[in-house]
Amino acid sequence: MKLVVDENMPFVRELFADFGEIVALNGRHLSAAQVSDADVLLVRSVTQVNQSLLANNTQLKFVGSATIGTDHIDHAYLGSRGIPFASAPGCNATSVGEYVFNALLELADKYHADLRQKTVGIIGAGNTGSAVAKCLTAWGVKVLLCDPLLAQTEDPREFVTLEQLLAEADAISLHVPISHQGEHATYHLLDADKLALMKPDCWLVNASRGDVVDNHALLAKLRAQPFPVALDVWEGEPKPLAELVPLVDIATPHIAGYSLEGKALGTYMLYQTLCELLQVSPTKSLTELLPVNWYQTLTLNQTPDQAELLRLCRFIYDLRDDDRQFRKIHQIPDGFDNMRKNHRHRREFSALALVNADGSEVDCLSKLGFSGVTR
Ligand SMILES: NC(=O)C1=CN([C@@H]2O[C@H](COP(=O)(O)OP(=O)(O)OC[C@H]3O[C@@H](n4cnc5c(N)ncnc54)[C@H](O)[C@@H]3O)[C@@H](O)[C@H]2O)C=CC1
Ligand SMILES: O=C(O)C(=O)[C@H](O)COP(=O)(O)O
Repeated sequence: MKLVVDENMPFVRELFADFGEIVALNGRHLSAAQVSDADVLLVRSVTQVNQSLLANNTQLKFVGSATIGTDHIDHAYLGSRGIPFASAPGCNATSVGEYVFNALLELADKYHADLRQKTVGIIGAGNTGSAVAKCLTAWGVKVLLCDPLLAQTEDPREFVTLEQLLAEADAISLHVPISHQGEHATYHLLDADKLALMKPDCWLVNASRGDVVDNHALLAKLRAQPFPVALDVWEGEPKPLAELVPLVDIATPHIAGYSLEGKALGTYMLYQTLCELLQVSPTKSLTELLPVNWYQTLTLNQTPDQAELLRLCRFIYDLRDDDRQFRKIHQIPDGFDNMRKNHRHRREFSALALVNADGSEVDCLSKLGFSGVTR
């Protein structure tokens, strides 16, 4: 069997080598010729999987995307060809949740604000939105959720309308898939009119898809009156609107989901699906592949203050490093993709086992997901 895989997929050889020959290629530039004799195609979000990519292939048995979003997949085309498809729902949700929490802590630090005095509005309350809410709630921040689709279900959480969220939130984080049609389409969900409804100085974080926010409208608003913004995703990736970058406080190249755990789980979920499809029992485990946790002895107050929490978060992942690097490379040809490809995989909070020197457990840190170890 021949497996054509995105080269930016950790542990793919360890997990899939037993199935056959693995050919790892640049996913952004994958051509029809390169996949023409593939039996299995494993992609990430940068590969458009559609008729023009697959028309020459008559033997494809499975397409997998090691991502949460599937907007790069032509589902109707795969369906019409009867090619099984799987993605990896939720695989990097914790990573996105922790990225956004870190970003909000950085904004709070920069603007001398207390995050716990803010109301954070989360638009889209699925896996990634819930992961953000989990971190914020653990830290005692008030959260508003807007998700008109979940609001129509048995979901017991309380939901607000988009208009209410825009009117009340001091910070907004976006966690919707990109969609272009229907009552709840998210393309330019925040357009000039919606951006105008935000409270003055409301913070904005986007780690969903770039075109959920009209980037030209955002640029115009920032030029008229700067306000705190963190963007991980951009319209027109891999070429973000160059003028927008200097006006935002935190700028990164679509790496919110790039924890080692999140990326590895994406690959692993596809491994499980292929095993099921081929009716073989999985023989590999993810925990075997991941490196050991870090141990850190700390002396912490029972309730760390914001500065102490930020220090801890920066210890595991210092968002400012990615921000600094991004500003240097975003206008260089292939800079965006090369930074992603060479991204040093960060670990999630759970990889940091905290041994509190006074022997006590710090409740909010356990709730944030840090491994609490007491003596
Ligand atoms: N920056 C990054 O690295 C990453 C970005 N993403 C993006 O984040 C998106 C969301 O991921 P998940 O939370 O895991 O997906 P999910 O499917 O678990 O949740 C999305 C939620 O958005 C809601 N929604 C849809 N339209 C809406 C609207 N108009 N207003 C409010 N809510 C709406 C849905 O009802 C659903 O509950 C993905 O589709 C992907 O595009 C995901 C992972 C990493
Ligand atoms: O999972 C998703 O959805 C994402 O946005 C991915 O984390 C993005 O990473 P790549 O698939 O582009 O490597």
